[in-house]
Amino acid sequence: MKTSAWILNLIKNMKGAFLLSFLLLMLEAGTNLATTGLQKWLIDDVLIKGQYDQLFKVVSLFAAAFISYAVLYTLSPYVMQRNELILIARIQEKLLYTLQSIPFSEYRKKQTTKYVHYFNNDALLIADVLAAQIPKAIQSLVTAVSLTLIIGYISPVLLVIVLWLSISYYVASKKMGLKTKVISREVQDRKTELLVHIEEGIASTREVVAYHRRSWESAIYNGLFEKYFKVVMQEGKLQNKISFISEPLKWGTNIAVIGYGAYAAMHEQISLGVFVIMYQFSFQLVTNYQQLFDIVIQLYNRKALFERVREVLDLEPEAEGQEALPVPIDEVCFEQVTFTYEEDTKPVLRQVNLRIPRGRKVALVGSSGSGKSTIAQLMLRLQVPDEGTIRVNQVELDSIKRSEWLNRLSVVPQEPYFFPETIRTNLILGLSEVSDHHLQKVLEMTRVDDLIRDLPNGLDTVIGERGMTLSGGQRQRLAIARALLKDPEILILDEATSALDTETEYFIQKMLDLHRAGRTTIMIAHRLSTIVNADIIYVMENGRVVEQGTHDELMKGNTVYKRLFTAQVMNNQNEMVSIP
Ligand SMILES: Nc1ncnc2c1ncn2[C@@H]1O[C@H](COP(=O)(O)OP(=O)(O)OP(=O)(O)O)[C@@H](O)[C@H]1O
Repeated sequence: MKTSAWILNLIKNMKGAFLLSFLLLMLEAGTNLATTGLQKWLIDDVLIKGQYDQLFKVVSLFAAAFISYAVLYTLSPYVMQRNELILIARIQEKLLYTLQSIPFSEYRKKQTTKYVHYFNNDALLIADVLAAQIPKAIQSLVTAVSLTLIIGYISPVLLVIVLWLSISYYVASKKMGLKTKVISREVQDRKTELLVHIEEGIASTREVVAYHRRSWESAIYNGLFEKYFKVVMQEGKLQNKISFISEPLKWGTNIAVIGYGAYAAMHEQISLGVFVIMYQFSFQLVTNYQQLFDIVIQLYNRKALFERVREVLDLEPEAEGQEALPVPIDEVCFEQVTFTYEEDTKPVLRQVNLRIPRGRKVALVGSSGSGKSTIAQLMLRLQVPDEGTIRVNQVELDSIKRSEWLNRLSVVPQEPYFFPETIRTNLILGLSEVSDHHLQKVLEMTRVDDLIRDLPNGLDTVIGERGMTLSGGQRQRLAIARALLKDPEILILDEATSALDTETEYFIQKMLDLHRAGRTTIMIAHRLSTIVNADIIYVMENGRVVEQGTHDELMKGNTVYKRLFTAQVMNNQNEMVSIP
């Protein structure tokens, strides 16, 4: 989509509000010109020709023009600001929507802070261009054209001076604008880089202090600041150059107008009143050109921001799928699924076949990095297979309506995210209907009831950013409770109980087993004691499923599973022995 079409789409339903702001600006400019024009009448007719009876009329018109100007001068910024705020909301909403619908792999290409900067910097500046700068540029342009015509009517010589000025400004703004655009993008990119580093520096404070890496961190910061400093200074130099061109143009024109006007007045070619308004009109014209020039340079500057934001907004959203999800989900199958995170790297999953029947407990086990969590990501549709298919009741997962699928699935990830809100908000997470009975049952199953009993405000206790005021085990209990509240048909637990003490883990596992009738449970686990009762255990190595079966079946013969299980049992026994 072209930028102009994109802008028109953005200001959809706002054309009336935009027209109103243009109209107010035009009227504002008109009343301003009128206050100058009236001076000729006052000087030539009332003062010089002595038509004193007209004084009251002139003064009344002056008053009307000044009052109108004052009203319009306060009204137009109000309308423009309103438009600007609506546009900010629209751009930010579009950004948020796009970021939440593009493939996860795209999202991961940039750090989160970069996107945050697009929200609180770029969106604001783009809205300012559209709602304020462009209307003001049009106001300046229309005023400049009107003044050129008035001045041309007063004196052809002045018209030549004025045209010379317009052409010079046009050439200068085009030449300088292109240079500004390049350097401005560089400044914005370096600024974002610096902000990203600052945010990450703050987030990593614990590691930086613990590993005594403050000077290392400072060196990186200084390096980035130096780069930013250099481009800002280059931008400053360019701005000086621009002023070096535009200022002499402005004052040169003023001097030419005064010189010529005074000469013409002295030789009675023009009246005193005409000389006074001619000088003021010329001054206003130069000021308007200057404003227009500044805005054009500014627009070139901000063009870089449009490009940056549109690079995100133009990203292809992930296919949503249209097919309704059958009830109930009888089976999920992975058929020859191969998946690679990044191009030109080796596959993380290779020709994986899985069968996950309804109501069964299915376990994925294997060494670290063998691809277990990636399977959860594919189930969540955060990633799509490069080859092979995932089918739900024989229907391709991709063609199923995403919202329907995600409503029937819950995942407890290894590192669950918590909002800095109350425990209740974090548990319910926007679910529309959660009965007190269901909530209470889930709290008991996950032992969150024990946790909130000790908190001063119970469920309404606010937890810190990312749940930092809770222990790892407490966070895991909350995450399991959150997943169960949705009452999903498929529950995926990715190392979801790894931080719990043995007794709590045993209790929660027992509860999950007791209440899993009709629910498919997929468990990714290192602690094999938690999955011995699984209906199917898939053993993974290097992205492949190398074994499958029940615990008893897999314990027969020389299997990878048996090796893993025996090693864990031995390890546990050694630990028990070494405890005095
Ligand atoms: N976002 C990502 N981008 C690139 N590579 C990734 C990404 N996430 C995981 N990987 C790689 O994919 C491989 C499989 O990772 P995955 O998290 O699926 O393993 P896992 O079996 O769940 O490991 P663990 O038991 O340690 O959690 C690893 O080699 C990992 O480095």
